[in-house]
Amino acid sequence: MSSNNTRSVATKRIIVLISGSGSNLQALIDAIELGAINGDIVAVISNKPDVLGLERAERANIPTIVIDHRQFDGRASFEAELSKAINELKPDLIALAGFMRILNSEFVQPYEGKMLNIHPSLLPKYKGLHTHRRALENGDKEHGVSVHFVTAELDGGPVIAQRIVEVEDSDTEQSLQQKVQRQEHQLYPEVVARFCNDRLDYRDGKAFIDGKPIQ
Ligand SMILES: Nc1nc2c(c(=O)[nH]1)N[C@@H](CN(C=O)c1ccc(C(=O)N[C@@H](CCC(=O)O)C(=O)O)cc1)CN2
Ligand SMILES: NCC(=O)N[C@@H]1O[C@H](COP(=O)([O-])[O-])[C@@H](O)[C@H]1O
Repeated sequence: MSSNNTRSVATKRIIVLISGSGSNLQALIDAIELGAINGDIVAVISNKPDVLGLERAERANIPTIVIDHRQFDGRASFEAELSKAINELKPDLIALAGFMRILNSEFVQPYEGKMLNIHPSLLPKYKGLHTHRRALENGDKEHGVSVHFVTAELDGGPVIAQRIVEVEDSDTEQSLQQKVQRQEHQLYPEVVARFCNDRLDYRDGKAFIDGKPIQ
């Protein structure tokens, strides 16, 4: 215990999984650079080659790994390779950031409580894909983003935090995505920072902040 009784928390090892642009990865890189997250991104893993997210990682001198799901004869063999790469790196946290593959329960189970996802909707609304289009088609006046623990149920894990954006009549899928992503780039670093300071817990399928259940 240090002299002033403040508990020092070891720097967390973070792996970020991506599939594309990596703007949420960039937000995490920037937050770490600013000292806002007690963590190091030890690797970025992409299931697609030649995506901008890999360039972002290389620019930040973060090791990159491509495990192309199209090179495997099924989800299970892809995930076996993915878990081998993850386990060799011994992460404290696995952050899905625009990672676009549905993961089997056998893959997810060992990582429950240390795997987060950012999803572009106000869960439990609009699990899955094309969330902005669905919100517009339904005439929603509010939309937003959720960060949740990952479980076997697609986008069904306990929600940790959300941000709301107002939907305007003039909004298109693109303008709505831009509004939501502006919130994503603030919210994900905030949640990852809480995880890395041991403020976030996951017990019996529920999420806790500072020991209190997140409703
Ligand atoms: N078991 C879980 N796997 C994943 C979760 C989760 O919560 N539990 N979150 C998703 C992320 N996600 C939305 O936030 C998401 C990603 C991908 C898909 C999807 O339908 N993927 C298709 C392929 C789509 C494509 O390649 O463009 C598929 O895997 O067949 C839905 C939701 C990550 N995984
Ligand atoms: N269902 C998963 C999903 O749709 N995730 C969304 O993909 C985008 C990835 O952007 P990025 O690669 O620039 O971070 C983000 O908006 C994220 O919420």
